[in-house]
Amino acid sequence: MSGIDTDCMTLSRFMLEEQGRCEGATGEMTQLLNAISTACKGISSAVHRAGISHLYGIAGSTNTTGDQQKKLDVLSNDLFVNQLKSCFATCALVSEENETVVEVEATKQGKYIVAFDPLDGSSNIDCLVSIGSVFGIWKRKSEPGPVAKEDCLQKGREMVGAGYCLFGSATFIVISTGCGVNGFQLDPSIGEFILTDRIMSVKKKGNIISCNEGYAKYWDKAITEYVQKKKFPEEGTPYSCRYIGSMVADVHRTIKYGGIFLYPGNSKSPQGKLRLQYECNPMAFLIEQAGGMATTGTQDVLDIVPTDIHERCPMILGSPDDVKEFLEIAAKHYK
Ligand SMILES: O=C(COP(=O)(O)O)[C@@H](O)[C@H](O)[C@H](O)COP(=O)(O)O
Ligand SMILES: [Mg+2]
Ligand SMILES: [Mg+2]
Ligand SMILES: [Mg+2]
Repeated sequence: MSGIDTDCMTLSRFMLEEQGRCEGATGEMTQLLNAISTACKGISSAVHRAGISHLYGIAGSTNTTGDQQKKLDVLSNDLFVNQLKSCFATCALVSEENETVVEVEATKQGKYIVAFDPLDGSSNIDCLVSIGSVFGIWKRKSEPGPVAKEDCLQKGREMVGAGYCLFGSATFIVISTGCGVNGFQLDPSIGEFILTDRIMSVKKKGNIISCNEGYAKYWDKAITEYVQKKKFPEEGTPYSCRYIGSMVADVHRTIKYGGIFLYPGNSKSPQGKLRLQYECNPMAFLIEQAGGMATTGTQDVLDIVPTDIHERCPMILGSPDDVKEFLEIAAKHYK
């Protein structure tokens, strides 16, 4: 009657229930996701009052992948790092905004490694278009003590969880710990993420293609042929084109509506632009959990063996039938 759900499934409650179902669970994953949820609430608040709080514009520094850092990139990174370092569940953090691995002090270490892009879609900040945060979670392989380089260079297949938070017309967090994908909308009136999308799944085939056609001049034959086929099909209706330019928002639309998102390599950037450990792997994990596929054109994104924490990789993901159709064309061109 009051419009208030007196028995709502918050993210914390959902995690505690999952923890209860999982034999041998220590609660560390719950602590970790609570820390991320707090960071995302802080970012959401900052994003929504950025103009008033003078948070638009550049911070005056450049990160290790060459991006000029915006004030919100720096603030979001501080929120992620500070929350995750103090949740007693992590031992090492990999961030787009930190050149080297951030090690957690010994007395506060837990077993997880988190790689994250604290703010994705930075170029869209100042014009109020949707942006996001994205993260992947691995378990350390080395014994307690200093974290080994290999701990932070595990394949996507070895992830134990991933998620993203979209700061769009509402704030929405999507999480998987390997048993499906669930979505939670932030209710600003109580400051809690509430389960709204239980077991999200991507359509078998969609009718939307999402890529930056401004790079068409530099595309290879496979991408050129595939995009042409979607725009000028021999039969049926052409696909709609949608490209926000914030990977988190483009992937979220792909999960919700189906279709295909492409950020391929091109002759100017052979590995594309997206970063493997904190952009591609988390999204590949989530899309597979939702019944979709994520490929570089020659292999599953999750099977890449990383050699550098900031390396880039081409990524084509989405509805399984759309990605398979792309792979048929790719097989003709990529030997
Ligand atoms: O890599 C991204 C940006 O990440 P960033 O803001 O640096 O975390 C993506 O969100 C891309 O910006 C986005 O896909 C658009 O890229 P372009 O089409 O402009 O190259
Ligand atoms: Mg950046
Ligand atoms: Mg990004
Ligand atoms: Mg970023």
